[in-house]
Amino acid sequence: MTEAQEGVKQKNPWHRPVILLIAFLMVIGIVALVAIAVVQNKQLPQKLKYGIVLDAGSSHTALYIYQWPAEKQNDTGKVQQLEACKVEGPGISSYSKEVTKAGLALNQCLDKAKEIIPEHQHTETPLYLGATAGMRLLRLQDEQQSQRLLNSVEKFIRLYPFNFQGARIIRGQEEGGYGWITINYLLGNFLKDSGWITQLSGGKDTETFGALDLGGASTQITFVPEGDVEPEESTLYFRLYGTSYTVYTHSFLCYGKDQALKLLLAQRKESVSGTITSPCFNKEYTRNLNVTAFYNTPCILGLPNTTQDIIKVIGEGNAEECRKHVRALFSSTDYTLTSCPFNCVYQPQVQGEFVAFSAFYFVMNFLNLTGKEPLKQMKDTIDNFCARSWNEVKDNFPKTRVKYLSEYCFSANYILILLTEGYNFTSDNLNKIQFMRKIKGNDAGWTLGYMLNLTNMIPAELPSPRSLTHTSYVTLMVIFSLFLLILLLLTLLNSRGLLCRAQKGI
Ligand SMILES: Nc1nc2c(ncn2[C@@H]2O[C@H](COP(=O)(O)OP(=O)(O)OP(=O)(O)O)[C@@H](O)[C@H]2O)c(=O)[nH]1
Ligand SMILES: [Ca+2]
Repeated sequence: MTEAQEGVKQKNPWHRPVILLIAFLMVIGIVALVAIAVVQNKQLPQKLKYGIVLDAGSSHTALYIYQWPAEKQNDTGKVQQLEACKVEGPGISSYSKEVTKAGLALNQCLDKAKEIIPEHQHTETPLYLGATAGMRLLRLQDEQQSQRLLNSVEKFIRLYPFNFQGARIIRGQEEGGYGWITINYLLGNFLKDSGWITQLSGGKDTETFGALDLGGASTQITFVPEGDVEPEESTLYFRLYGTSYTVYTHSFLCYGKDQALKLLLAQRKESVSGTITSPCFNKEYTRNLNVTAFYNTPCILGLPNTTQDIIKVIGEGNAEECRKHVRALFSSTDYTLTSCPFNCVYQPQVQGEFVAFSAFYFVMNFLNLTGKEPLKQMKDTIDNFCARSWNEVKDNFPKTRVKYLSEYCFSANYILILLTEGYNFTSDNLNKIQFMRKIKGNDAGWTLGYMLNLTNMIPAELPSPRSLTHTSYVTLMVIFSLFLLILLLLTLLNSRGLLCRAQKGI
């Protein structure tokens, strides 16, 4: 040791504790960095869970398989659709005269579920069946028969190893509510930013999107209105992830697009020869309707006044006229189940963004009208489509199912009037509607929300975060790195100071 160094040591008795303190803090800093990295990147054991929902709609049944990591079931957006299987044939309500066939039809999709879900998890996988408007209508017509049908379907599903939770007809309000939950869950609208920094500062609420569902036999509108929601039967209260929501919902039975078409055609008085003309089909289009089968719905009171078994519908292809016929369905009608569907039902002013799915999407997508086109452009496109002759349309879209293709003119006009005169969207806020079939790979519909609710997968309160969000992780890393850098600089400055002093021989 030189004399100078010896002198420094004697003249700066504090230098050792300072260096020790700096070294100690550096060790803490490094331990903290390593600990954060380990916590953040630790591999959780990835056990996957499964759930199955059967959507027994009026026009068809679909089976959905959902999957989620077992440890993260309360986080939002963790449940994902793994598979969608369309059941062959019509909806279960069409089997009212041959109830055993309704269950049998499900076997292909249930077999598929058995293949996809690991065998050792079959018995713990919950399976739900929810039936919607088709079964609501059958129950109105014949309650016992609808129960027999459900029992028969249940009996068939019990042959499978899944944890079957029963088949039931869900209420229109549930259908609307669960659809609203599905889309907002998938869009990530429920969870405030769960980063701990944001949470400490109160978190930020995200607005929810309204949900518009157009099925074959009913249509639902569900959204959070600006003011109060009035009638109790149209109000849903949810507490999800620490936020309370008061939601307006209404389901219009008989105003799904298939039943609405029946109402529309029932307005027309057939000629003696048993033909009716309709501006809602393309010119040259003809369809023979079996009177008993077509009008066998409680939505229409009484059969048309005809002696014919078959009524021939002839298309006229006139969108403007078609909208007049559709409008008539929305005002008071004396031959339908609901005498005053839209004008007498309370609905707060639509508010915020909406997602429109099912037939809203199928129809608007076919007409390339899913890009928030202005009302005028929507009308023009629909007018042009309806004005085309059926033969031309058929030639242009040889791959499209004739049933769908022939009804696009009616369906598009129906959607336009339903949105603007039923739900009261205006040319100013029609562009708030996004027509979507899927959100992040998941079908938009009520089934996901139904399963999330029944499996208690959406907590009322915000779960405490187990690991850091990416933002928090990066923030912590930056803070600790700066901390270490400062310590390093201090050490450098300190040792330079010592050196200077040593050189000066202080
Ligand atoms: N264009 C087109 N129409 C479809 C398609 N799939 C279903 N539809 C029709 O769209 C309408 C609504 O279908 P869904 O949403 O499945 O109706 P649903 O669930 O059976 O009926 P609800 O019980 O009233 O909900 C029905 O008239 C169907 O026939 C499709 O892929 N393309
Ligand atoms: Ca449906």
